[in-house]
Amino acid sequence: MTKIKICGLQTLADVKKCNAIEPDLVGFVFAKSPRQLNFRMAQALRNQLKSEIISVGVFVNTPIGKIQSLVQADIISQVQYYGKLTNEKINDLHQFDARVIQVVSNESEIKQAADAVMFDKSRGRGLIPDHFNVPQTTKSTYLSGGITTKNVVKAIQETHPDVVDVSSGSETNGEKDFTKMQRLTNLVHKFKEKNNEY
Ligand SMILES: O=C(O)c1ccccc1NCC(=O)[C@H](O)[C@H](O)COP(=O)(O)O
Repeated sequence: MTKIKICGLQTLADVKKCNAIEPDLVGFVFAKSPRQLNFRMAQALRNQLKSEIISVGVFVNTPIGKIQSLVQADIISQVQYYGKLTNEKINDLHQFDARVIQVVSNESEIKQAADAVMFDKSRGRGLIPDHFNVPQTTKSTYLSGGITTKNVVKAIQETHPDVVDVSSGSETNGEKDFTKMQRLTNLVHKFKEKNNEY
């Protein structure tokens, strides 16, 4: 079954919405962004989030040591990393049981140690690509960039990702929108992979 990650949670109200809707994963942004969280804010959100929902930290060229403290405190268990990544850095994160999602521009950049891979030029800006695309790899794939309630089914049909990642498409006027989050989650969870149909 394709899973859904709702990215860019900022408030306890966002967490409450996710607890009710139950997306598979949520994203906490630690990169420079209007959605940026610090350690303390993210810890408060994680403490209120249902334990079965996986939390992913989003980073751009962040030193691994800074990420480790968030993993060790159980605030995040997956790391979505934009920027230069080496197998050594990934293995450092593996030592703390973190799963690493490498964001790449093309398949030649994929590191052998990465657990999952995604293309993402959007970085939370709702940018719809010319065509939906996931890296061609045997690793787990995340699809992201401009996904909305209107295009999510078509995007899954075209790319068969393991996870669909949505941020702007789950918001109205920059705030998480319960109805959009619920519709997106239902559309993803009800998609029938076997017959490629909804
Ligand atoms: O969300 C951000 O503000 C952000 C900032 C810097 C790097 C990445 C960021 N978000 C990453 C995500 O996982 C988003 O879900 C992904 O880019 C899709 O965004 P959208 O097109 O808005 O759905």
